Amino acid sequence: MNYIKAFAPATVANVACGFDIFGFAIQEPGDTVEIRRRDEPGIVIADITGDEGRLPRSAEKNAVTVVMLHLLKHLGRTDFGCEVVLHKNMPLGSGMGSSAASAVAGVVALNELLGSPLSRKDLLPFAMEGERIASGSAHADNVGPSLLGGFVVIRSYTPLDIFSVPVPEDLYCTLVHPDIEINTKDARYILRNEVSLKNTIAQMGNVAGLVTGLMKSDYELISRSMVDVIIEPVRSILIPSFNEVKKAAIDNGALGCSISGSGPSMFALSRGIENATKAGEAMVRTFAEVGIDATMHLSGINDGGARVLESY
Ligand SMILES: Nc1ncnc2c1ncn2[C@@H]1O[C@H](COP(=O)(O)OP(=O)(O)O)[C@@H](O)[C@H]1O
Ligand SMILES: N[C@@H](CCOP(=O)(O)O)C(=O)O
Repeated sequence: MNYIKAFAPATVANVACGFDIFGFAIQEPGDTVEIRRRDEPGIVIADITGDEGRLPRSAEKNAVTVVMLHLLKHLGRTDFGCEVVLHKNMPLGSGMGSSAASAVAGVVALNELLGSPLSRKDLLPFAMEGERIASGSAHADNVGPSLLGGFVVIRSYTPLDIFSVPVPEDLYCTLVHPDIEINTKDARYILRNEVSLKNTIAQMGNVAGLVTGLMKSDYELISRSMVDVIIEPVRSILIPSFNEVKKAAIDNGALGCSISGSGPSMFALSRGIENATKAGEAMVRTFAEVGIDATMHLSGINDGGARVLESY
């Protein structure tokens, strides 16, 4: 094989109460990567589309290629060379797992080109290296679901222990991206390192409630559990009209609404596509009231994750 084209979806990380431990994949948008074998060793970025020239062109600095360099080193394939074209289909610093989608598409494409020496799950630590470059922290709650699909839990980082939780079929996500930018690195920097016992207890209850609600298709329990008493109160200050947008989603039928990843995108979960649409339209209208354009993405939970689109 000489050529692979792969797609990796956007993701919603944290899912209200699960900072760094919960994430799920949506259907669209996502990043697409094309890689082509070349005779000389080394990885070269030949082109990037959709980034308005903002992303690094150096292979050591871009999440899409950093993960490939780590994988090649692990496999001892310093002889290998390829050319990479990245198609960015989502904004940077969006809270939609933009850097993660590039990293996952990159590592999946390269693994395929090399004849699939590693399983999907074994690619995770390499994809996490893309997040280290992008945000200074190798968190797995975007790359995990983008790679594996579905709703993912990271039970532990050391050792890495990740698994999927089944979700109700009629669960829909509305992801609304206001036209502003927040860097994950900055949004992590403002968090406190200490959490009170009271908030820890409340958060643990909601984490257990959300997983149980998803597994039992108990929409009421999902709704009651979409509460974040630790991260959201700090980060929501960075999103104009956060409280109003959240209220608009819930008043219009959403089960719950919170920050997607580190923001500025906000997501809502709803039972059924009609509620999800109504909630999303209300969120977009509420951002518009303060002069902010917002884009809505409506999707079921993507249970397949990244996929190879073409190979020859
Ligand atoms: N392929 C890539 N796609 C997106 N961002 C990248 C990529 N490679 C490096 N970065 C860097 O990562 C940062 C954006 O990542 P992050 O803030 O986590 O955004 P998001 O929340 O959308 O994932 C930017 O500084 C950007 O330059
Ligand atoms: N758990 C991370 C998730 C960041 O997601 P992103 O989509 O904003 O990159 C965090 O909350 O910092």
